[in-house]
Amino acid sequence: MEGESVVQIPKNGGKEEIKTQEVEKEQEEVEITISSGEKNEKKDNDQLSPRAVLEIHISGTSDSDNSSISSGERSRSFGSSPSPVGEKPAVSDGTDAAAAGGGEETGQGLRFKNLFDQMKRKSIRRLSAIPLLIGYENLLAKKNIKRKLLSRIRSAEEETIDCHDFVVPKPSWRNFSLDELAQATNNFSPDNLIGKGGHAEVYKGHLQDGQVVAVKKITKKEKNDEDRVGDFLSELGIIAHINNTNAAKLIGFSVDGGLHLVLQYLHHGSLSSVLHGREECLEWKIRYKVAVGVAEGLCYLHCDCQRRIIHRDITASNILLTEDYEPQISDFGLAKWLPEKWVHHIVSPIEGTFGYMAPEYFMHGIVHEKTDVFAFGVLLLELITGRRAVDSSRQSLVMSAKPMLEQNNVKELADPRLGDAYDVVEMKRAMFTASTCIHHLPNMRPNMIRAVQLLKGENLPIDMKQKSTGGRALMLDACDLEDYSSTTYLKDLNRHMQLVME
Ligand SMILES: Nc1ncnc2c1ncn2[C@@H]1O[C@H](COP(=O)(O)OP(=O)(O)OP(=O)(O)O)[C@@H](O)[C@H]1O
Repeated sequence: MEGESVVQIPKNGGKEEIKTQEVEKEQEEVEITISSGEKNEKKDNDQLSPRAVLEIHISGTSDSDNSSISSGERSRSFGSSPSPVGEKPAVSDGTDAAAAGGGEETGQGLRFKNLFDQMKRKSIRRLSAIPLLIGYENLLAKKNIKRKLLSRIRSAEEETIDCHDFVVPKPSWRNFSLDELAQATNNFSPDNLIGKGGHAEVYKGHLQDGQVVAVKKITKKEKNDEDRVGDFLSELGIIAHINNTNAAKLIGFSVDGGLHLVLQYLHHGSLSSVLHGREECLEWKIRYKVAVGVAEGLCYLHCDCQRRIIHRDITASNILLTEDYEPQISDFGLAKWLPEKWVHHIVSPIEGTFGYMAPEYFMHGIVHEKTDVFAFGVLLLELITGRRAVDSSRQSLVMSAKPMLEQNNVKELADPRLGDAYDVVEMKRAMFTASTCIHHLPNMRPNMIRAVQLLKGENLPIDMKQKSTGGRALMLDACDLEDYSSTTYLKDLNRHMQLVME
């Protein structure tokens, strides 16, 4: 992680209730996954682990599949105010639309459901051919699933899923041997090391077929084997599940002599290194493209993905850039499924990157899609100002940018290295979007669908239109009346900062 402090703040000295429940459910989830070839999978899949979803995703769909959130359903959600934390989300969060989509069983929906039902049997069998856990037999034995899993691995040999005249190709990702990865990375040579995070080393590699890849070798030492495998499977499950231009692309994995993810290599590396680590100034056109791409990627994760995902660690280091500066959201090590029926998780320990964490998260461990929205707001501020989320004097960008956002002071806020070389309208839109995303109250933040609109200047609210003609302050005044005032928030932020920096 470049220039950022990753914190892990244990709360109440250990794991909290929901986390504990998840751990207790693990055995049950694995059992459900393995046995689902014979019977329909668990009805309420809201609590499925990423491991289980990795499998079911490949099987096509599920009873409460929400992949049918269409743009039509989306448009219903615009403009309505999001619900407070802890309540069932309003339509604006896309959740109701998801539920509605999942419930429809007419016409084409029913045809696809039948088709997928047929596919499930074969694909789940095929899926269990993934020898993901072979290197971890002892661990599996503990869970009493080894025998079932291995027998499924042996019995599965189909290359494609044949559903009458409809053939689904096997997943594009594959299992690599350690030899293949060692060859590709010149024996994990330091010369091939392209990045190092808190949990992994990333090496550039060339596969035999000429493909250039990034091999992420999990190095996290502080956890026990079981936790490390669990975390690895979670990350693998999520990356295998996603499929979007603006999110990381999985090429394969390896559990041979360590845990490895093989990902598409991204030429420019992280946004952090491009924005903060280079002499030359990143031009505004690219910054704006990155902002829109990340917003669309998050929109996909929160709303359009078969199962909704919260990333939990959106930072400039975790946004990677392709050769033509198309951003990809990467590092799903902390990501969580956002179940349809839950609005938020309460997690412990609180993990994330300081400077990007929303107040309700660092104060109470509350995680929901608006925590990502907050982090996206901070990322926007980084693109606007060219400053880091936390500077060398430990000043948070949110705190330093707020007065300028409130005064709509474009000249003061914009990166001085840009000079006048930016589109004022785009800059103002980015400022407005950032100011709403970093609101201290989660229900005052837009969802990502709305954030994309704000950035692109679609369906702008009246106060934003006033802004672009030099009107009054950007920030929403409504919160002055709220119990949790802006001042309290800044105090909390300060307290949090002291805690972390001590
Ligand atoms: N696909 C890729 N292509 C090019 N560079 C990459 C790729 N994946 C990762 N990197 C580089 O490696 C760095 C670390 O990767 P990553 O963030 O996935 O590791 P991590 O240990 O999980 O990080 P964290 O400390 O956030 O948990 C990135 O910031 C980036 O510079």
